[in-house]
Amino acid sequence: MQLAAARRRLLLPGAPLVSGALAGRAGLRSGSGSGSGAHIRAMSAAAAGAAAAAPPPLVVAIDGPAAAGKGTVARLLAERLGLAHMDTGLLYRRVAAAALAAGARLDDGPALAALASALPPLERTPEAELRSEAVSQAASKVSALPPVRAALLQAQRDFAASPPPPFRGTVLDGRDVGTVVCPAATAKLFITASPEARARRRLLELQARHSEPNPGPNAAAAGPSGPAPAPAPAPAPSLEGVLAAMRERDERDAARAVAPLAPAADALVLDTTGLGIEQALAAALAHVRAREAAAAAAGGGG
Ligand SMILES: Nc1ncnc2c1ncn2[C@@H]1O[C@H](COP(=O)(O)OP(=O)(O)OP(=O)(O)O)[C@@H](O)[C@H]1O
Ligand SMILES: Nc1ccn([C@H]2C[C@H](O)[C@@H](COP(=O)(O)O)O2)c(=O)n1
Repeated sequence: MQLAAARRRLLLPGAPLVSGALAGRAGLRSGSGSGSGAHIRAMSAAAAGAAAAAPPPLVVAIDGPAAAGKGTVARLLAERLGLAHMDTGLLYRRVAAAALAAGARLDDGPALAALASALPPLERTPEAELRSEAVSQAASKVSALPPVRAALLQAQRDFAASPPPPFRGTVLDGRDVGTVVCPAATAKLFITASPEARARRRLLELQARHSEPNPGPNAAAAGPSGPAPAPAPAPAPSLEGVLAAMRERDERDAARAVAPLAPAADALVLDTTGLGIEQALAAALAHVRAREAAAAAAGGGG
């Protein structure tokens, strides 16, 4: 898919990781100014008039448990519909990675909220590191702390309310997008699948990563007696291990007191256990298009 190849990631204020099919072409990159305000303040009166007449941005909220396919469907929806995408889980993963790197306690809400408000530039943490099992579990723990959630909330809402140009709307995926972050989203989906199906999908992903060729000794790490030895390979993941880790995370995410994992009352629950990616995407697209049409008919635009 051409747009898939054109996928770009960009950093916006508040350091959310977002991507959009058109981001590269639009030259969108890194947060100058305040994403929620800078470009609006700079508008001419004519542009402000046009903006006032423009329909509100389309917002698609996708929630669900780990490895259900939220990110996959969110990215494809964004490409098909010309929307910007934010993977809100990466926000919590970045806080967790920073906490682990700093040796911080994972239950110290105020200290972790301070970390969340001052995340280092995204480029400094490779995405593979953010997706490690240690970071996944730590993200689930830090995300249960109300101060951490509060520190990350506004950036997500700003992104949904003011999609970066030229996007007409946004797709956000996570655990509480439809219930807390964007309760008035145009379309909501709760994407799920059986724990076994999700574990099998995650295992395939991990096995593919595991079998990637080792980059080999890093020249930069070479000492006087030659290159540093390659690190010992990580143990191969097992289905039982993946399933157990995933259940642990899902249970913690669903049991927490603040913004727990749960479908919004008005979300379409899409069980993808027996669906391939294209089938899941087709069902999601049909729902979003129907909700968008209903919103337009009701005079609410997006
Ligand atoms: N319907 C599907 N059928 C088969 N594989 C799928 C399907 N949807 C997603 N996958 C695969 O499952 C894996 C997990 O998908 P994805 O990363 O989109 O899940 P997620 O819900 O965003 O997970 P997390 O919350 O842990 O980030 C990926 O390797 C993806 O390619
Ligand atoms: N909106 C969100 C998104 C994510 N989290 C937490 C809970 C998850 O276990 C963790 C990692 O998310 P993932 O990358 O797997 O989507 O982050 C949350 O609480 N709220």
